[in-house]
Amino acid sequence: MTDNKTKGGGEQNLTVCLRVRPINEDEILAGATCIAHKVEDRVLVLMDPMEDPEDILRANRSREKQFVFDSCFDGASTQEDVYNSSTKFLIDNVITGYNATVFAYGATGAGKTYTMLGTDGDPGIMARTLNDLFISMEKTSEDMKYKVTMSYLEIYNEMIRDLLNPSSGILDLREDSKGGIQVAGLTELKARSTDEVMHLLLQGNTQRTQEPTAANKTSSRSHAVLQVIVRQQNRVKNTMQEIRTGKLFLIDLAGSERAANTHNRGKRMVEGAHINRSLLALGNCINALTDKNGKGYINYRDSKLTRLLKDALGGNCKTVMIAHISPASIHFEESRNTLVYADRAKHIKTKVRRNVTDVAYHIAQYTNIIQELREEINRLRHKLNNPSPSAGRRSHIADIQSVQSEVMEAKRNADREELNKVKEQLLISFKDQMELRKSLMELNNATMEISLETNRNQKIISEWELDMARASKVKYPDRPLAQLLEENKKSIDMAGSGTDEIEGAEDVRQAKEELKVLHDEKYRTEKIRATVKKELEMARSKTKKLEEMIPHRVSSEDQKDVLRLLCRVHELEIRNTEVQSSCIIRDFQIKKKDMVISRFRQHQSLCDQIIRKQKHLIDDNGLFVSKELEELIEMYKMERNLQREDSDISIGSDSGLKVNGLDVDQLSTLTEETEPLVSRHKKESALRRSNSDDRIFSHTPKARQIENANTTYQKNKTLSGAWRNHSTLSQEIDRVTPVEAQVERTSLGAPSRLSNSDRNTIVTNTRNIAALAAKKRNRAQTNLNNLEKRHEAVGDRPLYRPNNDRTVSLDRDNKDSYLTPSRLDTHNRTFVSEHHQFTLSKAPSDDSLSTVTKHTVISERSLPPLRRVGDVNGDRHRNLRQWVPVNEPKLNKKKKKDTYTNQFLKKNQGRNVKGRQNNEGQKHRTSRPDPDKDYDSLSLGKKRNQRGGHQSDSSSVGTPMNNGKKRQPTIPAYKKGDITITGFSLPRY
Ligand SMILES: Nc1ncnc2c1ncn2[C@@H]1O[C@H](COP(=O)(O)OP(=O)(O)OP(=O)(O)O)[C@@H](O)[C@H]1O
Repeated sequence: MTDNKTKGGGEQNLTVCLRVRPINEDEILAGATCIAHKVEDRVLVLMDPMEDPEDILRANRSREKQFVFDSCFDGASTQEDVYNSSTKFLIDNVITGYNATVFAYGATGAGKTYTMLGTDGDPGIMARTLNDLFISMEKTSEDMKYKVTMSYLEIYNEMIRDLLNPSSGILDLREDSKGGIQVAGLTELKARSTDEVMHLLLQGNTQRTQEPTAANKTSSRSHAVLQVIVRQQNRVKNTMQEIRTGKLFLIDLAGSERAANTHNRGKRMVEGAHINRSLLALGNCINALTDKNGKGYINYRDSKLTRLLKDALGGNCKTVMIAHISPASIHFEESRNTLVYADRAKHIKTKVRRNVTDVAYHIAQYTNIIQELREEINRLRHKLNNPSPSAGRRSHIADIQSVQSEVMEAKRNADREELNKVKEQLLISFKDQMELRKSLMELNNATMEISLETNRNQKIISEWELDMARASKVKYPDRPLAQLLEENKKSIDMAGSGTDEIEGAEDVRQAKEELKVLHDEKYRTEKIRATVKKELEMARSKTKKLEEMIPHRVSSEDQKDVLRLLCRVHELEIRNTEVQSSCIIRDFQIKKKDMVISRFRQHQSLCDQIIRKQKHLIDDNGLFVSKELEELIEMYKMERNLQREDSDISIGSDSGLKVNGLDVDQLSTLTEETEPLVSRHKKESALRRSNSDDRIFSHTPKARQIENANTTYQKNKTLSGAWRNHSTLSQEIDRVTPVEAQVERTSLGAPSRLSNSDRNTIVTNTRNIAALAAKKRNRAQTNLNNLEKRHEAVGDRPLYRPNNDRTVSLDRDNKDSYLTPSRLDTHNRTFVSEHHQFTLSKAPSDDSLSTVTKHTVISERSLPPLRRVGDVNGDRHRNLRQWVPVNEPKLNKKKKKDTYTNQFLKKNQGRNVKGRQNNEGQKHRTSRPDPDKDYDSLSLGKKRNQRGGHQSDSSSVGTPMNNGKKRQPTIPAYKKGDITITGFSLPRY
């Protein structure tokens, strides 16, 4: 090294210096650490940031390395330090006729330009060199005459531009007869002073292509070459006068760059490709020059940069390479590459000699030039006379192909980048949309739940009001029911909380409170829903825009296809979600219809009673009945029978939902109060009896006559409007079978929501429900017997009582023999074996709708949706589908009162569908009560927390009171972004 600096000519090694710039703020923010450490003046240690000192396995493969260079500068080194150690020594050499080159090498942002150009306050090598050059010339100006010219060019995208005269366009490189490289047409300006040179330098720099990139805000997009030619001549003239010509090249190379780091696109990316290509050529030259096997061929022609540097690398030139690296760990790979090349470059040898010309040389030069020109003329003449189009075309095509392949490569890279970006954006947008859709679905579901809950509460209120009005009717028989209803309402409103003593008023008050909360909740849900909808719209339009952008931003067809597929997948996902959503809506509609149907049944049961009572009046008093009315009554009876037959057929069909071998419909019948069971072989006779003995009305001779005439009466015979309508409705109801429901779901692509565990739960809960229902039957039976006895004692007419005789003997008359689980099992088994065997008891079947009801209400569709229930079997979040039969017999404590109203209500047990009727079912939703222990509270519906709900399962969580404590109805609770719904969960498809 020292040799290089002092030695004049001869074989010399490349002087290689290293500069490590200080770590910058951006790198620190990116979490980088300092991995390049200057150990001594000439030694640098580069540590591997990925290295784990504990990792023994990698110990031998450590990438930590020491590098030794001619000089090493770190962040603490000044511009002056660098200049003094790397370049200053060249000035005297240049003045005395040696060629010298200083070039800055390294990755983008490593500090090359800083070193070469510097800043206004802290100039770099170029300014300092020129300054010192003039100072040195000044010192010897008495003896020597100097002529300094300078040129400044840049190689941008493999094109040479004159920075001192940009209008000259793109310049060409030429090789002279001695192999020297010349830039044809390059402006060489004379400089007389440092100021003049500095002025020209600044002028040239303003023309240089410099653009910000992600890696460097002032990234040089070209290689800049400042050429200073110093001609020295003795002032003393003689015939063999020597002219020493020293050429100094100061080169600021563009930095190698990784597309991933610079995020370059389009033009910047093409620039980057050219830069990398020329640096690769430089690296290859360095490799070849240092190859110990020495094949001898150095390919400088690969790029303009290497052609320009030909002399500097392998010829007559004193060369200094200043390698630059960043100390940041995030640039480890780039720094390592730079150091490896710089390390190799140390071994490059140049043969340095002084450029001295004398007059004789000049004459010889002229002769050579003339000879060269002649040769050139001859060659051109030959070419003109023997044109070789194919050869020309070949080279042309080769050029085009190389350019095309280059462009294609750059395009491919750009395309890939674009594709990844668009893909990423699309995926984010899809994800957003899906999440919003899910939220919307959940909100829709919540709205439905609220709506059902509202309906349930309204029903509780209206039924209670009706009960009160009926009770008042006993007191004030003269007043119309509507008037009593109004009066009651007013008095209750006025009495306010004082009405709590009135039986059931507490329930109603709770229902009213729930209604208020539900109303607020509905409002809140609607508001959130609107916001989510808006956000979804925005996400949708964003995705659409992205999809529209694909053809503009991505050019390759294959890549477009990938994105199209991505969009398609997303579309399908959306469709899937929509199907799920429509399933939920359908469930909701079914539930709503169930409610309508239950109201209709209630209405019908009232009509049945009115008709029956009127008929009793007619029969008891021997009143005259018109023929027309007789016929109507007969038609009514037949219609009822037909309904019963229809129901029997439905029961016999194989369409029911099977749960552990049991039909859900069968199970539901266990909860029916008045439906008798008979053996199968007795079915027909039972039906026949139902037409004769177990009828609502006893037959008049006229009626019998009509009946006989109509023995072959067909089901589909046209009936009067009202009956027909009802019949149609019943058939409609019958049509809603679980299997159909399943099929419909499956056809929509959504599998059944009942898992095996859910089914098991249903069966278990059903048994419990059945047990309670059986107990209630016992209780009701006992109450009825007591009532009858009391009525008989006061001389009243015996109450109507359903005949509960069954062929399967259940000891229901014994008050204390409540159904135990083991008994229930027996009961169920018997029931299963004989579930088709119904008999219509002698007593009028006031439950005559039940056969229809059973099938519809306990159908799969009317099962409440899966919902999150409390800590069931220790699994808090297990979704259980639990259901409660709708037609649980109504057993209310208030009906124990021995009044006409109570009799009336008792007769209607099992017909009215009231929220309160499902106390037992509610209880069973969250726990399994001990039937014996909980009997009273359950059957009497006393406890508020047992206030049953409609088949809407929301009631299971909406119980407002618990153990006397007031509790808000549980309403789906959610928050934006992370919507969590309590009280229910979405079915999983
Ligand atoms: N030794 C140093 N001390 C202080 N700042 C430095 C030093 N070296 C470089 N910098 C700063 O680092 C940034 C990048 O430096 P510079 O532009 O010289 O890099 P470069 O390698 O020439 O990049 P490229 O040629 O790819 O554009 C600049 O803001 C510069 O001021």
